[in-house]
Amino acid sequence: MTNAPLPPVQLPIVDFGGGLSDPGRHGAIAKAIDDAFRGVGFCYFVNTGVPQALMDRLFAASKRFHALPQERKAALAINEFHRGYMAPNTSLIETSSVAKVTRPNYSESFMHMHEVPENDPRFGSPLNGPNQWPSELPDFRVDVEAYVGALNAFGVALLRVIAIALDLPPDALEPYFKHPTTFLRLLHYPPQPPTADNETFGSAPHTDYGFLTILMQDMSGGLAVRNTDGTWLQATPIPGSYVVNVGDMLARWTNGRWQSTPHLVRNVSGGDRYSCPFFFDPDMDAVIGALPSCVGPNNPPRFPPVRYGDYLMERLNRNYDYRKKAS
Ligand SMILES: O=C(O)CCC(=O)C(=O)O
Ligand SMILES: [Fe+2]
Repeated sequence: MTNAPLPPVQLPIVDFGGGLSDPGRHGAIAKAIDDAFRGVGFCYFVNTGVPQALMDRLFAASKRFHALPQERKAALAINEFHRGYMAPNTSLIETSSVAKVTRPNYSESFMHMHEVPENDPRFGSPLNGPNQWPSELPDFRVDVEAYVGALNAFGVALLRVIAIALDLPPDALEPYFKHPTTFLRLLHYPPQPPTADNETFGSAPHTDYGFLTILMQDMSGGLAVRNTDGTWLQATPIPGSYVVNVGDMLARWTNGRWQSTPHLVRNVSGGDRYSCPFFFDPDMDAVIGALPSCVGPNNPPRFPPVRYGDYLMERLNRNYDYRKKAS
């Protein structure tokens, strides 16, 4: 007989009670996060303090963007800096350790990354450049940048709680996030046609690359997460919430204490689905080796240290058509 905990019947909910301004509550939030990430690797964040108005404005901006004529979106085609528009049928997840993926994803998206202005010493190095903007939607940039500003601040504040959850000094992770690598992806999933083999996905089974994914989804449903017993658990939408998960880099950093869990999307709602994942990752130059609190005499480091930027480029070069042509 084993005493493995039963698989959860829904993703755990971590309640921030309005935000992270009171350090007296960080310990309890950290404990809830540690429990979730040791288990299924996913949870909801509720009452984060991120203003609902910014979340609503971002969804509206995404809908305005995706409603543009196809040629206007194509004019902003994703560039070498990984910023811009990705048309349907352009990302096949070849590095998926989860499934043999046979068809491109049934989705289109706009990618925003941390802005690197021309006078910044990082400008021009891999993934460090300007964003692309649709000139006919002036407020789009305003709404995206307001949202990214709020999520960056939330991500940085969260670092203290994540450090506490991992039994580290609260400021242990901040040095790795002096210039966080961030991706905001505005995804549109058209209603997908039924297929006989069930092998069409809005997003095929995969794990995320980085540190944390903080995802806002609409009410369509369709995101499913691999549960601890191997079945697929629906991440049923909760209004105003985030779905948050551990990426491969964080799983590796914790030496496997936390799980980078496979997940997928099938938009079978009959209508359009919109989601906005924000990927909050370390500096490109950060060297990620097993955290001291996650190794011990009976638990040696399982992975050699890696520079985050090198690791990321390898993943991107393999998974995106436009980079395969370039590289
Ligand atoms: O759209 C979603 O709900 C999930 C998207 C996702 O998993 C990703 O972009 O990595
Ligand atoms: Fe994902």
